[in-house]
Order: sequence, then structure tokens, then C-alpha cells
Amino acid sequence: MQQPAEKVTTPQQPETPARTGHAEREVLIGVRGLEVGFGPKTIMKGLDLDIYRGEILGFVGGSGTGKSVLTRTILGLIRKRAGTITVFGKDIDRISEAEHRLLERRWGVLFQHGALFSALTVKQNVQMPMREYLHMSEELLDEIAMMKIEMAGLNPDAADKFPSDLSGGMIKRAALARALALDPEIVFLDEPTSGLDPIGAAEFDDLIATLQKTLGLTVFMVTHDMDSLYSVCDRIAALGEGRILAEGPIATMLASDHPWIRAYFHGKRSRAAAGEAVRAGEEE
Ligand SMILES: Nc1ncnc2c1ncn2[C@@H]1O[C@H](COP(=O)(O)OP(=O)(O)OP(=O)(O)O)[C@@H](O)[C@H]1O
Repeated sequence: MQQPAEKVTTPQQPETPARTGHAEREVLIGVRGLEVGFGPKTIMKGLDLDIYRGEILGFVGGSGTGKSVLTRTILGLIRKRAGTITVFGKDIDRISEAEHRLLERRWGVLFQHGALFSALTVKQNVQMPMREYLHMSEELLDEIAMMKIEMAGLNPDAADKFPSDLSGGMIKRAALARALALDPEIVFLDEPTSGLDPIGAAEFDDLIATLQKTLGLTVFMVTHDMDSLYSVCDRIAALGEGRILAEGPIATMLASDHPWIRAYFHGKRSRAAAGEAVRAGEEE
């Protein structure tokens, strides 16, 4: 039998948007009763999830549980079997093609391996969404692309390089620059720190946190990275059995008695990340 997802709030860690000063949190994306499957295989079995404006939501789950499928379904790349998805208050099944294109301009996506076009330079990659959705002069395209490249923490000389000339960390940053191209309100990041060394991963986490604070960005981040979960996520949602097993701040995960969540958040790697987070807090 399905158990309802746990929602435990702790006095030490108030709900995220306290930082915005709003008691009522604005739901940017709401998913209700989502069912997704492929042939006889059912991946989502009535999943509910809210993503609030201004938060960094970490999305975890065992391999193959459907984290990428959920992201792609929200983005409209996979057809759902049942349920509703509202994005910026609009049911995506009830909007016109033109409205859908407008929605697409309000989100940015960083796919798991960057998904840059290998025949294009970094600058040309960043300009792709701008060319698709905006009409502006070449000069302005260049100017804005350079701004995004710097915003993503790359040196300006990376702009004319091809993806094959970039390190793993630079590819992630270039893909982030492209995700930011249209000044999105929300970015979807699929395992942004995978493949990065610990220093590169920590720098990328810092960058995400800075963008969230300075741009008021909302971030939906699929991750297996314990350090990211501890250091930058305001809230975490754990996926399993086709639904959200638990959601809330890290304390909620630590308090959960679901076997997978316990194993994940009380394992060696989680303890190491927790120790690191405490040390970082003491140094501040
Ligand atoms: N287009 C597709 N056709 C058929 N099955 C698919 C398709 N896309 C995904 N699946 C299946 O859906 C399930 C969930 O896949 P998904 O990639 O979302 O997992 P995940 O949680 O992101 O895993 P990982 O952490 O390993 O990346 C898997 O069993 C996968 O094989």
C-alpha cells in the first residue's frame, strides 16, 4: 500500500522562503497525480510535487527510479499517462502552442552531460536559444552571450573554444551559460556536479547558490552528490516506487524511516558530507 509522503518540518530549519519574507510560498511548478510509463513499465504512479519560487530543490532517488523521466515530463519531452502539471500557474495541457513557447523561455535546462553542440563554439552554443526565441542584432547577441559566459564563471577566452577543447567543469559551466541565456526564472540541472572533482563540484555548487541569491533563481537539481544536498539545497525530494517518498529539508531526510532514505542519508558518504557541512559552518 502506498504511504503518503512524509512532510516533517523542524523548528531549526524553517521553510525555505522565510528568506524571501513571504509566509505563502509561490508554487512555480505543481505536479499532481502524475502517471508516466513506457509500454508495460510504469515509472510514475501518482506522483505529487511542488517546486517553490526561489528555492533550490534537490531531487534524489535510486538509479532508474525516474528522476530524468520526471524532469523530461515537466519539460514536455515525455507524454504523461495521467495527472496534471502546472507551470507558472498554467496547466500545460490547457495552453496553446504559442503559450507553450512563451513558457519555454522562462526555464533553462542543463542536461546531464552538458549536451552542447560539438560543432559550435561556446558562444554559439549560448546564442542558440536566443536565436530561436529572440530577435536581436548580432552585436547584442554577442554582448549578452559574453555576459552569460562570465556569469557562469568562465573566462571570456572560453567563448571561442569548441566543447572538445573544454574540461568537464568548463563544459558544465558552458551548459549553464546556455541554460541562463534567456534569463530564466527556473533552471533544471540534471546531475550538474557528476564527473567533476570535489573542488570543481564545490565551486559549481557555490556558483548555483550565488545565482540563486543574486538572480532570485529557482533551481531544480537532480543529484547524487551528498555535498550538494547538504551545502546548497533548501529542500530535498526523494523519489522511489513511482512517487515522492519524502520531501523537506535535510533534517526531514535524516528523520525518515523509509529504508532507502535511511540507507542513503545515514551511509558513510552522507556522514562525511554532514561532517564537512558542520566544519564549514564553524569556519564561517
Ligand atoms: N524513452 C524511454 N523508453 C523506455 N523506457 C525509458 C525511457 N526513458 C526512460 N526509461 C526508463 O525509465 C526508467 C527511469 O529512467 P530515468 O533515466 O528517469 O532514471 P534516473 O532516476 O534518472 O536514473 P539515473 O540516476 O541512473 O540517471 C528506467 O527504467 C529507464 O530505462
